[in-house]
Amino acid sequence: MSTAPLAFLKGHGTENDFVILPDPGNALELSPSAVARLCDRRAGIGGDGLLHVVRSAAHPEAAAMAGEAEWFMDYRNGDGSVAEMCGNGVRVFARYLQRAGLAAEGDLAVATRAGVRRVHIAKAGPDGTPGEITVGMGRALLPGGEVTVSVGDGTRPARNVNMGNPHAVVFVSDLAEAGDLHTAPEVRPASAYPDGTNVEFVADRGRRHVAMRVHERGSGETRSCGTGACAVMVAAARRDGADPAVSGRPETYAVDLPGGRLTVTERPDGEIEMTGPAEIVAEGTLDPDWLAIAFA
Ligand SMILES: N[C@@H](CCC[C@H](N)C(=O)O)C(=O)O
Repeated sequence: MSTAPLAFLKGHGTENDFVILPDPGNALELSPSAVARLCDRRAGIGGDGLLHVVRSAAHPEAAAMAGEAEWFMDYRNGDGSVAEMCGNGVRVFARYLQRAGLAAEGDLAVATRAGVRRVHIAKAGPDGTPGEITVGMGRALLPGGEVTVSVGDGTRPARNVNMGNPHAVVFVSDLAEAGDLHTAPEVRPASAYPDGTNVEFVADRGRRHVAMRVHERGSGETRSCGTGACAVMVAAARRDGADPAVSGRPETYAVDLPGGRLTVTERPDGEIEMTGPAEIVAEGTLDPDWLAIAFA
């Protein structure tokens, strides 16, 4: 492992924050412990997760998508585990590519472990405010079967929704019912989620308008989760009797999270689009001595 200075950036989407490591040729050996150290908020840079920016052609998990998407988002959770997809992460990833001159406003494709995602970077405002970013998140899978989530002394029914990654969506009358979320809620049966799950708590705010909190697999409670917002939108729509595949009309929900608002639309063909902000806040280099220990 080289100990030459390594460039990093820091970014966030609705306060779901990420360490960004540009590594076009996939030269870094990113062990789970190295990722966890980088994401550590006291001893590292700090982030809910890490976006490893690699050319698809250079990564064995993405080479087959290289013809469609030049760049692969190799996403890792803050504890170093690998996840299939990160909705806020894709927007921040696209913003990084734009800032680095590797993508322009308009359309681009990003390879992820859940497949290729189509991204649209809207034009900046007249004052230079960066345009919001829309991601085609694919279709939700609703595996069915009874699932429950327990927090504190309460157990509630949940909806199993898969957005490329797993989610358990629980409707509550008050988001405080989720408790402190310092530990992962207990989800049953465990067999419904062989690789663990993200858990969302949802409360109504108005017509086609909900608010949520999330406990993310591999990161703990975060201030936003893009795939979670999409899972929540679909669960809320079905609960509300709204199914674009039946009505032939798209449905749009505003989803408020502690870190901001995401807008989620489901189309009659089942495709889901999520729109929100994405910002790069810092860039720098990692200290070579620290790096030698972190990557040892
Ligand atoms: N914050 C992300 C989701 C990141 C992955 C998740 N923790 C998992 O393990 O599935 C998002 O914005 O979607």
